[in-house]
Amino acid sequence: MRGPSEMSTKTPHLHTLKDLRCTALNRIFALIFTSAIFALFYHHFLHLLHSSTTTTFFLHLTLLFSDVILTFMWATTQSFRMRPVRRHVYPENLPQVMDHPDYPKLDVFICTADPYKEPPMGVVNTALSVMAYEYPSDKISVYVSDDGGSELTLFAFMEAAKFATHWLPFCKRNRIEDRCPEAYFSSNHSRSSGIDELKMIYESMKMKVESAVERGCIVNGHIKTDDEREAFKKWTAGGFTRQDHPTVIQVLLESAKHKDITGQEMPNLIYLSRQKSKTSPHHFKAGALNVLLRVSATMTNAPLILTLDCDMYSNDPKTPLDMLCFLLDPKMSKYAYVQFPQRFHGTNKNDIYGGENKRLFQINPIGMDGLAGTNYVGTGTFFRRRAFFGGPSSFLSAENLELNPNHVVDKSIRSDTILKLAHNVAKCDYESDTKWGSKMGFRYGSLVEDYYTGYQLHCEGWDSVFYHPNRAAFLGDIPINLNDVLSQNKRWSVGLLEVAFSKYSPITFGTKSRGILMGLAYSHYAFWPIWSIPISIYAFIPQLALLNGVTPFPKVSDSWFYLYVFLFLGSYIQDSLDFVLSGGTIQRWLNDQRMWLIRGISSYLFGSIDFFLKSFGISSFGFNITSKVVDDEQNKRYEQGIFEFGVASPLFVPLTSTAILNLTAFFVGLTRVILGHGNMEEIFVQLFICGFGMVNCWPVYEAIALRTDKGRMPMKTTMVSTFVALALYSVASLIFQI
Ligand SMILES: O=c1ccn([C@@H]2O[C@H](COP(=O)(O)OP(=O)(O)O[C@H]3O[C@H](CO)[C@@H](O)[C@H](O)[C@H]3O)[C@@H](O)[C@H]2O)c(=O)[nH]1
Ligand SMILES: [Mn+2]
Repeated sequence: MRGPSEMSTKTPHLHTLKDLRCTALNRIFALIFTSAIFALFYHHFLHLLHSSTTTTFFLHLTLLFSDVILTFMWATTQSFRMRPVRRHVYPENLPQVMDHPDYPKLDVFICTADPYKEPPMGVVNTALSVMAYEYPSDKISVYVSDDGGSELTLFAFMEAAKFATHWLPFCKRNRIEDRCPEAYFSSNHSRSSGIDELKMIYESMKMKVESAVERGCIVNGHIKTDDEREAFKKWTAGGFTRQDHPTVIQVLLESAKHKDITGQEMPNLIYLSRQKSKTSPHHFKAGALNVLLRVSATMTNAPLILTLDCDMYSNDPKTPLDMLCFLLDPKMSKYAYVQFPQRFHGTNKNDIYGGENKRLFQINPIGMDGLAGTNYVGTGTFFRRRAFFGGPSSFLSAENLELNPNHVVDKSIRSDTILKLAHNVAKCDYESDTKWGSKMGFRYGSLVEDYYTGYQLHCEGWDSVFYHPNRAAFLGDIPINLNDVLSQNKRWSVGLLEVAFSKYSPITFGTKSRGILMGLAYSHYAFWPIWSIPISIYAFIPQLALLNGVTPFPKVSDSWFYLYVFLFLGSYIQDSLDFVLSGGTIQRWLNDQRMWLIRGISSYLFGSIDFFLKSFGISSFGFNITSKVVDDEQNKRYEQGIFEFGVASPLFVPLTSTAILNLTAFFVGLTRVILGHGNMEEIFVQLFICGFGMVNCWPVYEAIALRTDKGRMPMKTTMVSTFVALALYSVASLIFQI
């Protein structure tokens, strides 16, 4: 490092921050929209005052309630629009600050939890892509946490360690950009020297690993060294199950000892499966990450940490340099992490399930970045280790001083002392009576441990950076069937409500700790699932009212009608503009808004119900891992943009019921107008809502009536949903007759 005086007199530009031009417009629009919302409430109150019957009174009260929630959610989104910013980095200036060999050490954490839902070859690819970073190899340590406790994953990594000695020098020599081998070999790579041979080594490793996974065990012939035999003994010794087993730590590569085929140093590579016992809570991924924090502290204790999910590989070998531009800047010492957006490969052309989650991963973060920083999204995040030990100016020491961020490790990572300590801190009861999970490390108590941890760090006074480079820094898998997408969102909903209704609720605690705008931004996510209330109300009530000849909305000739038009178009146009301006297409946006509605009456609704049942002690929930296995037939349909139902999931029931109800109400309403029993002017808004519902439900009609493939709507779901729709209709008819 250059001397401090030299740095302060001539600090080169490492990064800059620019306000987006839309800020002023956003603020003006927020004002106009706010007045419109006030007018809407005035209109609602007039109706309540003048309702002629109890039924219409309650009907208007229901609509008012749903508009209150929409307003609350709208208000929270304003936090993202008040100061969106864009950052730039200048890694070319890094050499003026620090020489390449002096870069700080980097510990990479990769989590996996199930060899059948998360195929080991995928995990291996993630690891290889970061091991090959354009960064001094001896500074990188990759720790793989296997919550599946699977010898198959360990076996895959033993093979990967050997393959890496070929892969790393190849990438560096040829300046390859795709350093995830699977992505590289399946792309139109150039014909560099030695590539055919390398591909053969890769394919043979892949075959060995995949056949082991298929067989479900490791054959003796594949175990070559005593070291390897010793490692697998833990499984063969008996009594080893996924939920109950001792810690396994296997150092697969040690930088100081292992060289690649050209004689260069390799990064460290460590396999870790923490101790599990049915009697101790393991806190899912957050628990795994805390064990990683401690085990890595005993071995390398790097000041910088990258957390990655096994389904997200590095797509740019220079990403660590971008990160250094922020974290090496002495003015950024209050910044806990640099978050890169989650971006995905393999989305179909129009992204039918909105898998890109553009708003969540790309649009909202630039808004929070202009405040105190974006939320942590679990993967693609570079942390300062120090951030896990108290606020920026209130250091919290670990119970064992050897785990503190300033502790220097000076022994080989394979030495007995280190390994003994590492095993000790990976024990399942290590955390009892410590601050891990509450004040230290990744935080427990929510299924969205990422969101909750980032939030707590912000509350402690840390800031964060969002950096979105043109070439995606990381690329991940997305679920490609509707049930998986909805289940994932249901898990998120439960996790978010756990935070929303805790004593750390962002609306109270967050607002107090980090100000109103950050509080609102975090509240926006915490209260995400309550979107299910207005979405469900608008999916059922206007339709049921229409069928019963009740018209709660203004006539087309009424001037209040224009208020509704303005509110609807205003929010939709603004949302689509945000989407398109951040590089999306209109087609994708249409699908994105459809998925928002679908999630509203499935994931958010069921997630909320689950959460409340659990709060009353009626049920419990766990971390349902998203499957990363691709079924060929499903994949084909996905590529063609066809929705995948196929399983009789309860998540599809409200969706199918509303599809049926919208269709019926639309045609009944229209027929009445044609036959002269109804007035178009009066029912226009309701007809429009039904038509809008139908357009969004189009894939449901196809799946019920027009398809014969395996992904169509199961008969059982259609029948249950028809029954639900009929039941709702009967109840509504009774009520409307009062
Ligand atoms: O007990 C567990 C459960 C999960 N995981 C790992 O957690 C990661 C995320 O799981 P996944 O099934 O892929 O969930 P997603 O919904 O795709 O993940 C999003 O949501 C999670 C919170 O619900 C965050 O942890 C993730 O970073 C974020 O990408 C994976 O690497 C898993 O291996 C564990 O290590 N232990
Ligand atoms: Mn995932």
